[in-house]
Amino acid sequence: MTDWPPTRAAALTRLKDFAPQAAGAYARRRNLDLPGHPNVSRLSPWLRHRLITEAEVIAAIRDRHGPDTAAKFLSEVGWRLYFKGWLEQRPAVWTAYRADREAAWNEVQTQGGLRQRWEAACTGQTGIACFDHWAQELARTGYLHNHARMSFASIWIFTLGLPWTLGADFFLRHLLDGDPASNTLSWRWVGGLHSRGKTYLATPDAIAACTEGRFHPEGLAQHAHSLDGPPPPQPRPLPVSDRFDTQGRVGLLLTEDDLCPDDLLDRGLHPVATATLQATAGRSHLAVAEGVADFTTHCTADCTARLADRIGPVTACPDGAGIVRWAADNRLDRVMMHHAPVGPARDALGDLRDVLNARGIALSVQVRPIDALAWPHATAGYFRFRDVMTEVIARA
Ligand SMILES: Cc1cc2nc3c(=O)[nH]c(=O)nc-3n(C[C@H](O)[C@H](O)[C@H](O)COP(=O)(O)OP(=O)(O)OC[C@H]3O[C@@H](n4cnc5c(N)ncnc54)[C@H](O)[C@@H]3O)c2cc1C
Repeated sequence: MTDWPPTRAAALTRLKDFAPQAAGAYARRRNLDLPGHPNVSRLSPWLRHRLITEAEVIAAIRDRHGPDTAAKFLSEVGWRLYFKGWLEQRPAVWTAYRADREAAWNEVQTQGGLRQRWEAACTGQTGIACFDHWAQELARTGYLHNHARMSFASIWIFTLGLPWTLGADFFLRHLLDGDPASNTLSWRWVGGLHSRGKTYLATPDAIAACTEGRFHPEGLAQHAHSLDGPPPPQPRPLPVSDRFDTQGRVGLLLTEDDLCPDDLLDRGLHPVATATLQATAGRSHLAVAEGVADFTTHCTADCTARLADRIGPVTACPDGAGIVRWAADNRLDRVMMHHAPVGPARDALGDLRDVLNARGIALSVQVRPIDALAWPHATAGYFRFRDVMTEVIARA
């Protein structure tokens, strides 16, 4: 997985190298899924962990090309913010995904035929050449081009007739950028559960066009009937930042969702100690690919090494209970952290605020300005969200 060195320096270099093509070339060629993926940024593994932030990427591309010339690329980064904000307001969709995945997994274990089809899909032995290629590419590299992801999900659901939650799980276990929001909601989108009734049907011609003729599969489903599911729950209120208080003994908590605490340090946070929380194992009920877990571990280590002289001694904590022990051991008055969005890290934290408060320790959660601005607009489809992107781009 050498294409993604797990460092912020590597992410910044990729951004710099990609920047010249982020305007016209990206708009024209971004849908081409070619070996080495030269037409897209491949920034997502680092963005996933905020080793580099959306605001930094948006600002760099806006400043180089202007917001209109690079509109297509900037709107793709907007999709990430949109999905995050949408799920943040509907955590029940993540909870339901996990429950449905559990139920589907039970069926795989008890139905021999289903198990065989699931195994063939995960190992790339279905006989559908493009699909098998993508399954193997994903396992080998930890990355797939967006169009390959769309086609793969469509074939998984509509041609192979496999449960969508197990496909989403396969991605989450293998993608270096495996993200609870972008992944779950994209799979739901392909299956017709996100934009209700609108599915994505992968066609042989579209696959041939995007792979420049490398693949032209036969025998794909010709209809994509929307999957059944309850309507999404009503949005719930979004988190807001706690008071930024650096009085007393303050500890910094880093989760794998945000490994750029520089803004907190620059605002005057001088932590006496730092805790890290890696929740990769919580992405699935099955083992997450070694390369994925390693990538997250090394991204976290890169952050703490880079900021070693500013963040005090570092302790790796396995879960919320470990963080409470760490806070008590360090006699902290307060723990400060960036908001952990819906997903495994948040799941692992549990009711951290209440447990800390019961011990007289405050929790100060900071929501990034870009999230505070963008997320409230992720109420319906991306179409409505687009309006706020002008402001997001201007302010990044
Ligand atoms: C079924 C399916 C599952 C997906 N799972 C994930 C996932 O787990 N994690 C993830 O980050 N993305 C996911 N995506 C979205 C998208 O495929 C990837 O973000 C993109 O391919 C990453 O490659 P890149 O960095 O070269 O993208 P670029 O085209 O260079 O785009 C730049 C950045 O914009 C964001 N972005 C681009 N397209 C999308 C999109 N459609 N949705 C959300 N954000 C986008 C990403 O952060 C990306 O790094 C999924 C898409 C599908 C169809």
